[in-house]
Amino acid sequence: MKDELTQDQRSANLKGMGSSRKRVEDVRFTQGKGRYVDDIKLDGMLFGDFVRSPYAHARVTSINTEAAMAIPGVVAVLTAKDLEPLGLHWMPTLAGDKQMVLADGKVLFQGQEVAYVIANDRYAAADGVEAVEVEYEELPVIVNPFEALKSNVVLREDLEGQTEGAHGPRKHHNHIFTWEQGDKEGTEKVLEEADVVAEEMVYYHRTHPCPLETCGCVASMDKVTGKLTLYGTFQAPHAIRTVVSLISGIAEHNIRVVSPDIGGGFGNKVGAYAGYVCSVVASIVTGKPVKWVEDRMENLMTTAFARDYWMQGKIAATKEGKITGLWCHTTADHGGFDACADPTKFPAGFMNICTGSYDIPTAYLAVDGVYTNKAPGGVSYRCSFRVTEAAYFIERMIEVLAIELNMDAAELRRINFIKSDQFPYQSALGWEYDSGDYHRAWDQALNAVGYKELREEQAQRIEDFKAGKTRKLIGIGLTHFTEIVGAGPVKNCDILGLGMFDSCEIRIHPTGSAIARLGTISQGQGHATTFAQIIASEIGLPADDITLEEGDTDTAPYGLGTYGSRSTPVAGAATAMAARKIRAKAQMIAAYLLEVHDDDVEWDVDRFSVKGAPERFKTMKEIAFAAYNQAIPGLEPGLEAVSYYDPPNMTYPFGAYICVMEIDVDTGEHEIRSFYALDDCGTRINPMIIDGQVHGGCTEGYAIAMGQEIAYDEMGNCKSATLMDFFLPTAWETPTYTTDFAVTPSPHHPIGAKGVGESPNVGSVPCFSNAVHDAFRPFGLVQSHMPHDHWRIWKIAKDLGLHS
Ligand code: PCD
Ligand SMILES: [Cu+]
Repeated sequence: MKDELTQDQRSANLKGMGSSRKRVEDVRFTQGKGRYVDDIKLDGMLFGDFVRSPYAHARVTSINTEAAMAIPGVVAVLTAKDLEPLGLHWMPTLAGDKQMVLADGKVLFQGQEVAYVIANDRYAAADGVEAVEVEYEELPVIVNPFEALKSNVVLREDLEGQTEGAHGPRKHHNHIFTWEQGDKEGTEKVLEEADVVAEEMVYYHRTHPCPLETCGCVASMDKVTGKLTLYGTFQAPHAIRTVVSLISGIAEHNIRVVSPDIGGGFGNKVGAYAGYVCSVVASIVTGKPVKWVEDRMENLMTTAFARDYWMQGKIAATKEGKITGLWCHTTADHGGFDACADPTKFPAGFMNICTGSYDIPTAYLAVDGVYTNKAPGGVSYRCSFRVTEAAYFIERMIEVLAIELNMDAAELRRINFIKSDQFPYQSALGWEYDSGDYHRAWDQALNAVGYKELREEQAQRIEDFKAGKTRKLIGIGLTHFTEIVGAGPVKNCDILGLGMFDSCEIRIHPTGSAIARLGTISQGQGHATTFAQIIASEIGLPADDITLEEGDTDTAPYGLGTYGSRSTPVAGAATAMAARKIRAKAQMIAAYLLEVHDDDVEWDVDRFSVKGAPERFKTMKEIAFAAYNQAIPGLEPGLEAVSYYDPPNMTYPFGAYICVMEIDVDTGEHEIRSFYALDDCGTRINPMIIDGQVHGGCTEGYAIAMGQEIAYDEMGNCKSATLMDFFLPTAWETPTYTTDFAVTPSPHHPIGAKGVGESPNVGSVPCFSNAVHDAFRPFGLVQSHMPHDHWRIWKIAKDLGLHS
C-alpha cells in the first residue's frame, strides 16, 4: 500500500504535542452551553442558604428558628444541635484540624456558618435566613497573628489544654504548629561571620482568587437505591468522595461525585466546605435533591483565602555578592481553623523552596501557624502550596541584598544562580531540583527587553526628576523564579492519607477513535484539548478522534485532582504511560498482521512498519480494528490500558520575568509599560494554552501586587467582600504581555513536561512589586508592603519626601 502523505504531514494531522490545537471545550463555553453546578436542575429540588455570623468572635447564646419555619416555602432549619447526633457538627479539615460545620457554642470569624435554611426556592431560603433569630455575646477579637500569640484570649476552646497538634507541639493556645527545615545552627553561624547581612520583614498580604463561578453543590440522595450523588465545584472529586464516605458512613461505592464544568478554581475549590456537608444532610433528611450555591460576598468572605504570611528574612553574602546563607522565620495567619490543603508532612506547603533559583549553601526556615479571628483556608490562588510566598520572599530578599551591596540586582542574581551542570541539584532545604538552565534564560530575557538601555533610560529619568523636569519615575522589576509542582511522590506526599498519584484510562474503539478518562479535573485549563494531544503523539490517532472525560467518580479512575499544577506532571505522565501500554500491545498485533516477529516492526508516527520495508505497515486505525475482529494467538481481544502514576520527583519549572513600570510620584498612579515573561515548563504540549495560562496568571499577579486584598478592620469585619472593594482587573487595567519560552525537559517525566499553570502567578507578583520598589530605590526605599495601590505608592513618595 502506498501513502500519499509525508511523515510531517501525517504528524501534523494528529494535532499532537507541540501543536497549538484550538481548545475543544470552547465550542461549548463560547456559546453559553457549558454545564455548571447552577445549571443542574433536578425534580423536586430544594435550596439551602446560610445564616452567617456578623461577628468575628462571639458566643452564640441562642438560636430561634420558629419565625423562619413559619415562612411559606421554608422546609427545615438545621443548626449544630441537629447535626450533633450524626457526628457532623464538626468536620475534619485537610490539614488535620477540625472545623465547625455549623456554629457550636461560638463563632470564630465573620461570615461563619451558623444555621442552614432549606426551602422550596432560593428566595424563600433567603427570607428564612433573615428570619432566624440568633443571639450573640461578643468576645474580644484578634486579627493580628503576633498579638494572637501573646493574648490570653483562647480562640479555640475545643483545643484548650492540648499541647500537641496535628503537626507537633503547640507553644500557646492560639498556636497551631511550628515547622522547621534546614540547618538552624549552621545558618546562624554563617550570618554571624558574613561580610554582609541584609534583614527585612516581607509581608505577603491576604488575598482571594475570586473565581467567576462561586462554590456550590447539588446533593441528591436516592432513598430507594441508597445512592448519594453529589454534583459540585470540586477540584478533587475522588478525594471528596472518600471524605464524604468517611464522615457520613455511606459506603464509598454508594457515593457518586461529579464535577461538571467549573468556572475557574484557582485552589478555591480544593477544600471541603460546610455547604457540602449541610446539603448532603439536608438531602438525606428530606429525601430530595438540595442545591447550595454561594453568592459573591460569601465566596470572598468565607472560602479559601490565600497567603497572609509574615516572613522575617536574613540573607548573608560575601562582599562580592556570593550568597552564603538564608534564614527565614514565618508567622502564618491561618484564621479560625487550619484548613490548608497541604500534603500531611508539609504544614507550610512547599515554603522550603524559598532558596529559589540560587545556589545557597546553608539555609534555615521556621514557620509558625497561628489562629486568628479570620476566615480559614489558606490553600488557594495559583499555588496552593505556598510557593508564591516563597518566591516573593526570596525575590524581595535578593533586591534588599542588592541595595545593601550597592549592586545591580540582575548581576547579583546571575552570580548566584544554580548552574546548569549542577542539576539534579540538592537544595539546602531538602529538594532535588530536576533540571534547569537559569543563566541561559536570564540572558535571553535581559537581551529581549534591552536591559542595559533600560537602565540608562532610568538613570536619565532620575536626573530629569531631580532637575524638576518630570514627576514620573521608571521602575524595572526583575524576577527569576523556580516553581515546584507535581505533588507528588506517594512516599512523602499525601492528603489525608491518600497518596498523591494520578491516573489515566484509555479505551480504543474498533474504528480507531478513543476515550480517555483521568483522575484530574479541568476548571478552565483545557485538559480535554491537551491530554488528547499527548495520546495523539504517543499512539498516532488524531487528537480530534479522542474524547476526554474527567470528574465523574463512577467512571474515572481514582486520582487526587487538579491543583498545585499537578495535572501535567502527574496525570499527564499517567496518560503517556497508559498510551505506551496500548502501543506495546499494538506492536504485537501489527507484527502478527504483517507476519513478522514483534522486534521486526518499528513505530512511525501513526503506524508500525516492517524494519527496512516501510511500504509494509499497519496503521493504528487498522490495528485498532484488528484488536476487535481477529483472534490473535496469545493476545486478549480489545485495546485499552490504565496507568496509575506515582512520580519519582516533583518537576521544577522556572522563568525570567521583567516589568517596566512608570510611576507618577504625585498621584501614586502607575502604568505598566511592558511585561516580559519567559517560561520554561519543559516539553510544551500546547503553546497557545501555555500562553493563555501565562496571560491569566500574570493578570492575577498584577491584581495581587497592585491592589487586591482581603482586608479586615480591628473588629474582624471583612472590608473587601464585594467587587466594589476587591480589585478584580478588567480588560481596561490588564497590561499587555510579551511571552517567551525556553525548553529544559524534566528528565524523570515520560514526555519531559513540567507544570505551568501556577508559574505566572508565582513569578509575576514579585516582578510587579520589585518594579515599584526599584523606582524608589535611588531615593532610599528598601521595603514596603503590597498591595501597591495608588494610595500606598503615593504614601511611599510622601514618606521619602518626594512631595514638595
Ligand atoms: N508543559 C506543559 C504544561 C502544561 N500545559 C497545559 O497547561 C495547562 C495547565 O497545566 P498544569 O500546569 O499541569 O496545571 P493543572 O494541574 O492542569 O491546573 C492547575 C493550575 O491551573 C491554573 N490555571 C487555571 N486556568 C484556568 N482557566 N482556570 C483555573 O481555575 C486555573 N487554575 C490555576 C491553578 S490555581 Mo491551584 O488550584 O491554587 O493549586 S493550580 C492551578 C493544562 O491544560 C496543560 O495541559 C502544556 O500544554 N504544556
Ligand atoms: Cu504550587
